Amino acid sequence: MASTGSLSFGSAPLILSVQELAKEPMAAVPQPFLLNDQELPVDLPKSTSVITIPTIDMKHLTMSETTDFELEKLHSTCKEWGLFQLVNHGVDSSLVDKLRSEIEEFYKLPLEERMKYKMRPGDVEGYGLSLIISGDQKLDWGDRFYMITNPIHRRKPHLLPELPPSLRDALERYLSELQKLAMTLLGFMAKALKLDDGEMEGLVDDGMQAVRMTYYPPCPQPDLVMGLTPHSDATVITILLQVNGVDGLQIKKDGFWRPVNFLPDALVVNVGDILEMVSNGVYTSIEHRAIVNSARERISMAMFFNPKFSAEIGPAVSLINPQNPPLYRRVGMEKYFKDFFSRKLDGKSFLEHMKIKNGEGNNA
Ligand SMILES: O=C(O)CCC(=O)C(=O)O
Ligand SMILES: [Fe+2]
Repeated sequence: MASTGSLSFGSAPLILSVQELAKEPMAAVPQPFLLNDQELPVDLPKSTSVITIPTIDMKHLTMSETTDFELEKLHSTCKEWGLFQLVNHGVDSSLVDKLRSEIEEFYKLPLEERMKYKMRPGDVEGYGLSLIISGDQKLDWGDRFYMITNPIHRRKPHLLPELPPSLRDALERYLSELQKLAMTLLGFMAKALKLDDGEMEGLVDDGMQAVRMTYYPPCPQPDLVMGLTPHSDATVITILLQVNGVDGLQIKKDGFWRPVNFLPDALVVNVGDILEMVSNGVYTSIEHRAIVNSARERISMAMFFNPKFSAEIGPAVSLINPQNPPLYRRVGMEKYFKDFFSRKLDGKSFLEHMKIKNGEGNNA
């Protein structure tokens, strides 16, 4: 195993890890990462104006005196933004600190150690840089580590169970805390959307849960690359932890890319495509991307909450009536998930593909 991030493979270098690549002296970013002009992460003048991302306070949601006000705020935020900073979320701060340092330690392990978890051919889970699905897709400037964590029987034996024990323990505890938090939040969203009792729970209870850690090394030419290609998440909700306090997440709001400056102890929650579909378009999934910088590495950890693999996803039955016909097709979760991963990340194009077109039957 080479100690650097690249191995020669015929005449083309096979890049194993951007983290390792970025350690090598480099005057210019290698070609596979260089974006075309129209994809460059340049900020249009208007996009640099600071905007305040809405904050939702979990304490206010749960206290009887403030619950109505905060629920209305949650509802309007999910409609207009599809993303918010969640404060007073109740996740034990010593656990979060422990997890942060365990993740940072993971990225200090030698490449050989990290490569034990490498993405295997044909698999979307595991560690490595972004897969090229189509020839024209550029490589993102970051290493990802994606794995399904629930249901337990879908866990790959060489991934979570084989993590360094202290990281695995912290992650397991965090996963179960976040599962509870996500279910509570989704309960409030279901109430705000006026879904029938139990409808949301039936969809997401013991659902598919997955995690993606991403390591974005510093980049000598950050304006020529993308850390993570623009996309919306194929989830019900995603809860994002910014592991080492370095910003880089941006959202597309009203047509412009805007930075998300994380509040120190907040978790960022975003509405995913499945929730947009379940809410029949009342809530919007937010298009987002990650940019990189030349000074510091950035680490993030996204947790994805989804329906069970056996569920059928589509607009909530209790929302649909002749005045409010379904806007999205229904599809089995397993198929939806497979189809999502067989396409390249491309903004909200996958959700577009799920929309019922004019003249199409509801069950098309
Ligand atoms: O790194 C980030 O801030 C964003 C991560 C993300 O969007 C994802 O993993 O889906
Ligand atoms: Fe995302």
